[in-house]
Amino acid sequence: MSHRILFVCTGNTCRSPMAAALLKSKQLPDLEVKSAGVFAAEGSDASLHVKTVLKEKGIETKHRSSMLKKEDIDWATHIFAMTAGHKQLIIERFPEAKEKTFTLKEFVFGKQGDVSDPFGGSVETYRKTRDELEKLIDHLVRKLGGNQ
Ligand SMILES: N[C@@H](Cc1ccc(OP(=O)(O)O)cc1)C(=O)O
Repeated sequence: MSHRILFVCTGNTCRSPMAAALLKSKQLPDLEVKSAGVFAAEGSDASLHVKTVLKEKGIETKHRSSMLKKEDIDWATHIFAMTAGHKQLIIERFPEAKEKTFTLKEFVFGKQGDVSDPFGGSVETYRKTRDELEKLIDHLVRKLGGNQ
């Protein structure tokens, strides 16, 4: 079964692009990945520190931010929000997304928790977010694989 994964954060320049790049880098068959933000500008690049910490892992990022749209919701088989606040907003705006929207942590670990915002932090802050997301994505891949 193929999966279309949508990661959602606030500005779509830090957490969700990083999660999407980490998952894409696995180059899994039958898996498409996108990201969007609940309060995002259109067309911004990923933050400089995101590019730096992904490059440290050999991942080049080409990114243009975008606001979460109805077409993204319809496209996705799974929507992974970075925080419970994002999840709530998504479901408020798009009630039809309820059954397929989770926080990334609740889907992966079965318990609530947020991936906090590195926005404005040092490169070390971004590295911590990358490492946190990398673990989550590794578990996610295992979990989705089991569901295929
Ligand atoms: N969009 C907000 C800032 C913002 C940007 C990125 C951000 O991080 P993330 O992309 O991880 O949600 C959070 C907030 C602004 O223009 O000030």
